[in-house]
Amino acid sequence: MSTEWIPFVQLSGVSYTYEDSTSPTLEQISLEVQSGEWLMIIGGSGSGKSTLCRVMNGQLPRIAGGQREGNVRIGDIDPGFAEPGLLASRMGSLGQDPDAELVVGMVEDEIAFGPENLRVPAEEIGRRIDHWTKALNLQSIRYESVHQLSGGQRQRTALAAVLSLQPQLLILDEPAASLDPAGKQDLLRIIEDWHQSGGTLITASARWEETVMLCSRVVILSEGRIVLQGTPDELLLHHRSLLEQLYILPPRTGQSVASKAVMSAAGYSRYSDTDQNFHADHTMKADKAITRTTSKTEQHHQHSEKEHHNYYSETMSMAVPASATVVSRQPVVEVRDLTYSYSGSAAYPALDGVQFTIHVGEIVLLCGVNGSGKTTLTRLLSGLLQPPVRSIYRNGQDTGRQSIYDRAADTGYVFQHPDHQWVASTVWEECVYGIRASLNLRSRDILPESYRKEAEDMLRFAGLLERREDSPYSLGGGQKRLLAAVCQFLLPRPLYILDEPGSAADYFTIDRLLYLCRRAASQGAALLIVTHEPELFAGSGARMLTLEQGRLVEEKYSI
Ligand SMILES: Nc1ncnc2c1ncn2[C@@H]1O[C@H](COP(=O)(O)OP(=O)(O)OP(=O)(O)O)[C@@H](O)[C@H]1O
Ligand SMILES: Nc1ncnc2c1ncn2[C@@H]1O[C@H](COP(=O)(O)OP(=O)(O)OP(=O)(O)O)[C@@H](O)[C@H]1O
Repeated sequence: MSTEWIPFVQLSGVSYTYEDSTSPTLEQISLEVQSGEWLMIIGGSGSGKSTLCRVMNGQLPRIAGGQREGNVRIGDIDPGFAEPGLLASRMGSLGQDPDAELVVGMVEDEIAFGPENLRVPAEEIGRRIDHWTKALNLQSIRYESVHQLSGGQRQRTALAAVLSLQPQLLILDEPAASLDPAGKQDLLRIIEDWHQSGGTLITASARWEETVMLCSRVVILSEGRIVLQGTPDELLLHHRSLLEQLYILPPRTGQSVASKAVMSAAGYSRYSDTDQNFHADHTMKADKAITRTTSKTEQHHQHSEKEHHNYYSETMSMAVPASATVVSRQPVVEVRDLTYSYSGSAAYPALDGVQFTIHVGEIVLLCGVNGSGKTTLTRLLSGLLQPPVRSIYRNGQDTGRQSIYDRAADTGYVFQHPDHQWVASTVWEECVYGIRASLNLRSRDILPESYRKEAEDMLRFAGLLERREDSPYSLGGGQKRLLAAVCQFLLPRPLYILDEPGSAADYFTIDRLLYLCRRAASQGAALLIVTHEPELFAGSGARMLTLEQGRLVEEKYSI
């Protein structure tokens, strides 16, 4: 007896082109997801994961316009054109930036918002609020305004709001991006339970993480096309090298891509030749094994590998010593008994008696669970928040007594969500904005040649030179993180602060971020990097500090 296989999600020959683009971001995507399946979409930064999620959840073309071709069905509807109420009863979807999902006041209002719009009875809404605040550890902040939450708290609230709709299908784009390790485990358990109870799940991720082994099937995306699909075991066993080549898995050599660049730039051509042979050899093998790919995609891979290789050989100026940084005992920033409370909120202060020093050439990783005070500390250090007097000293000056202009003047700050930091309309203008400001140039003044070349080198290094005329908002998440970092590192500063720079990024992005950080440290800068994944910075010689409920716990070892 044969059972007919009826997919719940069905895409056939789907291509999508953004309104301002000349070429498609997604090309000929054909995909089926059965009811109760868990499909994971994995692809490097900018490969099109978010775009695919947004085509499936109907935001594209409904909200952002653009041109979609091919057929998309979720059950019996086309999400791109269905009535919103009908869509909400079928699926819930969460993007990478929780701020874009949150609409109302308190946490519990946020959870009630969707069901209220679907006219769910009040008693049932109350039950769902109780259930999801408990499941997602939101009870203590249930009555707080969503605008006063930390990044991870906002992400959990956004997820609770989606789950309270009791959707049949859940589409989650990097759902754990801002969560601390315990929060990640909790989230994993929740979505696994939800899936086990019959829900259809689609998740997207830039890296091959532990969650992958839990899903039923994986689709690998590269340059807007599906290049591989299979079970997690099959892909790991037969296609490991391709996954490395696409920056989804870390390179097995133990040597970072950027340090290969350094060796290549320093004349160790054998290294990059080996690397190229490896890729060429690999591409040949992968060609035979790939279940679905196209010659066009293959050419893209070979082409971009070659571009990277050429860049390494050309840009000597990017070279830094391959070994760690030289740390001096000269302090760049001193924090003395810093206590800080947001006005009118919280039972305990966001920061409580924090004390530490960062020295010249030092990289410090700042870790801690969601809501422990990391972002608050970075805002105070960067001058965005007014520090209390006698708590933060730069060059012996009490920054609590300085104007915002003076205290923020010589810090490079990379925001947790780069979209909050853009000031220009193109990638190029964003990149040179700080240089122009430091030279007192207006936007129509010509940039001196040396500065122009350095900015171009940096954009090329980040793989963004071809995007110079595009809006920063139109970049993929990892590309945005790199641009935000590049903009800051172009200006020599004594102190750089990066808030979760590697979250939801592929190994290409992480590698370049790491390289830029180490280069800055080797030139004498001090760096503070907020992260939930200190392991990504292994080998950087960084010191680790951990915050617990606003109190600092110093780890004595370096990684
Ligand atoms: N609004 C837009 N207009 C034009 N191009 C866009 C827009 N949004 C995204 N793109 C481009 O589409 C490509 C795919 O982006 P997308 O955000 O889907 O990638 P991604 O795989 O989710 O990346 P990441 O994991 O880094 O977020 C990128 O090159 C990006 O620059
Ligand atoms: N604007 C604000 N107004 C009031 N309280 C705030 C505000 N921003 C943050 N808080 C509170 O301060 C505490 C520390 O938040 P912070 O954002 O510094 O944490 P975090 O360690 O960066 O968290 P995450 O890892 O989730 O980003 C949290 O309890 C949070 O609710």
